Amino acid sequence: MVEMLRFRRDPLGFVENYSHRSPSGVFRLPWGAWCVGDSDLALVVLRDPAFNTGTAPFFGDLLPSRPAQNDFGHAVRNLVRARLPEYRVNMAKAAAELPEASQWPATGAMLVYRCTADLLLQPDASPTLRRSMEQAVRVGSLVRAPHMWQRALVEMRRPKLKPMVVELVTARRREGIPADEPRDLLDTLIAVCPDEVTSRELADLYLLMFLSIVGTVGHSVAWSLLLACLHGRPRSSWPWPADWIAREAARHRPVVWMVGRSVPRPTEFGGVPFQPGAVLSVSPYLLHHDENRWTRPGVFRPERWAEPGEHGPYVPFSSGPFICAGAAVAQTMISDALTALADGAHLTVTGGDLRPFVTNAAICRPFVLHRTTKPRGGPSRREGGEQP
Ligand code: HEM
Repeated sequence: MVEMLRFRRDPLGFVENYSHRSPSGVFRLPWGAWCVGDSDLALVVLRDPAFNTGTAPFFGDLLPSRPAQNDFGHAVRNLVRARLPEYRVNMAKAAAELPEASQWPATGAMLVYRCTADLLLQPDASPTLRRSMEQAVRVGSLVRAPHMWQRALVEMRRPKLKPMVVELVTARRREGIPADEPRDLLDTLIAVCPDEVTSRELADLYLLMFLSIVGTVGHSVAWSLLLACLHGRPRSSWPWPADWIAREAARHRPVVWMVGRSVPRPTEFGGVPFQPGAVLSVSPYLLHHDENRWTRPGVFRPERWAEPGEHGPYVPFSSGPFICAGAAVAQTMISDALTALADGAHLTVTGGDLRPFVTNAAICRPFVLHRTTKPRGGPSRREGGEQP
């Protein structure tokens, strides 16, 4: 109980502290799960076939086989990649329309949603479902809220998306989908999922992707923005390319903070005996802050991405056979959002705090982004001009 309270107060400091105190590199978390703190052992868990046979835990039992999971991942990745130019145009417009002060991280998910809404569901497919998806983003239902009262509030206001998606899947499966080009993510999933996947399972898969594309990318944009604004030179443009900022933010504050693998057979790992079914968790945060593998890992330093030999274990998208299928497109989406937000504008934040809220994801605490547009070639509206 006391340990849980300590964990809640400072989750990342807590696991770091436990990891430092554990001589074997494997330690127990307050809720009973095991965490692999040692970087080499953690990479074995993610990459070794012994822990990565069968199907990927990401999908639960929604898809029947590993080949079906692979096909699914590639199809979603290809669709999102093909529509990146449209995302980029939408993002430039959405960033330009932001009010001078916007609330984050909520705005991050909403921006990404607005820029991918047509990709997720073509405009005239189901206005009700589209409105409900937007509402789901607005009430913050894509990531579990940190406090019980917030979760209760979200639960009350959250639209029930699944029955609407099931209905649409059933209708599209009955009517057939265009053979040549998918209209949206739903067509892509219907085309790639084997017939044995039920409409309810397909709806769950669709919502899983909705969460990855909008929630995880949106919260990663929020961290990148906060970190860059807090560490950039005051009253000046960011001194780093957007791509370095996105990479360094995902290192410093990875949104997916734990990834788990089941132990397949009785085994000893890091000197600790495990029974089949026990879960070994790997924390990208711990690997990204390993002082033996990174120079000053506690410092947000985007320039490290241009320095040779400055790359320790980097796993914001996991690693090994079950690595995120959308890693490269997600990285591009985050960088593009940062580029659009910084274009022709002066950005500052107030209320920023680097301690995350940790639930099923590690998200940043609320902050306000002040975005002041700079007249091209002239001083900014609010600050009287950018400093070199
Ligand atoms: C910043 C955004 C994202 C992060 C941090 C992220 C992270 C992850 C992680 C950590 C896993 C693997 C979990 C494991 O090893 O068990 C995963 C799996 C996956 N992600 Fe992402 N993801 C992101 C965005 C996306 C996007 C945009 C897509 C789709 C275009 C996507 C598609 C997938 C798929 C299909 C898998 C399952 C891979 C497989 O097992 O075959 N993700 N993601």
